[in-house]
Parts: sequence; structure tokens; C-alpha cells
Amino acid sequence: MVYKQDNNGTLQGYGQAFVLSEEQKLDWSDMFYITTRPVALRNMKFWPTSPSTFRDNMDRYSLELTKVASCLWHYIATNLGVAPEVFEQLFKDHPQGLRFNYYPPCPEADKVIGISPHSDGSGFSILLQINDVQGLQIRKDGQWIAISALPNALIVNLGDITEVLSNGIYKSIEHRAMINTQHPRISLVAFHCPDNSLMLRPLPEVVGDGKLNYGSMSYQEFLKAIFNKKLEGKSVIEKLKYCKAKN
Ligand SMILES: O=C(O)CCC(=O)C(=O)O
Ligand SMILES: [Fe+2]
Repeated sequence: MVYKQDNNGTLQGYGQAFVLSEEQKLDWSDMFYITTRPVALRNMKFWPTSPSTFRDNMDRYSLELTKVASCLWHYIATNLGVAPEVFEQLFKDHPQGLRFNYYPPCPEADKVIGISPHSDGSGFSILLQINDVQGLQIRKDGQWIAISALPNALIVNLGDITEVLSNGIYKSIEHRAMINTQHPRISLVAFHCPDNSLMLRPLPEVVGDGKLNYGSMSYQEFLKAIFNKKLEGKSVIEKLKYCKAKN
């Protein structure tokens, strides 16, 4: 297949992520992932030329999302009592990846899962449910709650990076996707990520004289920890929680 993933660790192209063994039960979904920003990091080899509108539309969608992201960072910073420039610097150039999820129907939908429970390793993710088929669930107080997407509305899932930077004031949301017995479902998720050089730790401006709730880890190490294991709830960020962290 022309656009299939290379085994070069970038996850771009068609395929499955988080597959670590032959025995592993796979999620009931296909994914297609491209890095969209910074523009210099795009690998056009993975950008389909058919339909002919694809590249242009994704370029425009990606740009519009950065405007939404800027507003959201501004509100989050203000809420945390941090100067917006701090977040602008951490998320400069708006690193962004787009993942298209395709969930085929399954007659035995209760025996499979579309995406295993996880939290996103992003600052936040902006999700568009493309067709009108419900599937996303979030975990709140230990219960799974189905999220119904409003027509044409974007859903924002807070990611692990924001949880750590905010010292736990914001919590990343654990979520999963379920399968429909008859209808396929398609979602498009934009991961808004920090600059690659980030040292992930609670912002001093947020912690002040208070208690530090998370240890520190380079963002690169954090990504390795995520991609070197199966999706499993919030297990990666749990290890960073200060009471369990080694540093
Ligand atoms: O399809 C969905 O609703 C969820 C997708 C998701 O969680 C992801 O791509 O990280
Ligand atoms: Fe997700």
C-alpha cells in the first residue's frame, strides 16, 4: 500500500500504533497519521494526492486548528495565572499531528474495542467526529460515559502534557472508542503537542511555594515511554506522579 507506515518510528502513514507483540489483541480500527506542523516536518510522501482536494484541505484545516489552539492556550494560561507568552513559547510553531481513525462495524461489537483506554500524550487533542455514529467514551469517577458529538462541533480532550504543566490542576481525560454493530465510524483527531525540546515538569509559576505533584522527564523520553507499550489507561503519566517518581 502506497501510504503505509515506514518502520522509522514516526508512525506516519496507514497502519496500527501501539502494537508490541504477535499475541496482542488488536484494536478494531485502522488509522492514518500525518505530521502537519511545523510545516517543515511534513513528509509529503504520506499525504495522499487522491482525492485531489486532500492536501489543500488538510493544510487549511490544520491552520484553522492552530487558531483554535492559540485561543485555548490563552484561556488555560489565564486560568492558571500564567502569562500566555509562557504557553506560546512551550507550544511555539504549534507542533500538530492529524490522526484519521476508521472503525469498521463488527457484528460482535461487545467483543472488540475501537481504541483501548488511554489518555493522549498531547497538550490537548481536538477531535472531530466525521460521521454521525457515537463511539467515544470518557472515564469519569471510575464510570465510562458515552459522549455524543454535537453536529459540526469539536471535542477537546485534555492531554497528559497539560496535566503535568498545570501540576494536576487540569487532568488529562482517559477515553476509549467503542464499535458499532452496523455502521462504520470515522473520527479525525488533531494532537497539539509541545516543542520537542520541552522538559516536562510542573510550571514553577503554577507550583509557587506549593507541593510539587509530578517529577520531571524530557518530552522525548515521555514519548518513548508512550510508544513502547500498549495503550493502557493513564499508566505513563501515573509513573510521573511525584509520590511514585524516582527523581
Ligand atoms: O475516535 C475517537 O472518538 C477517539 C480517538 C482517540 O482517542 C485518538 O485517536 O486518540
Ligand atoms: Fe485519544
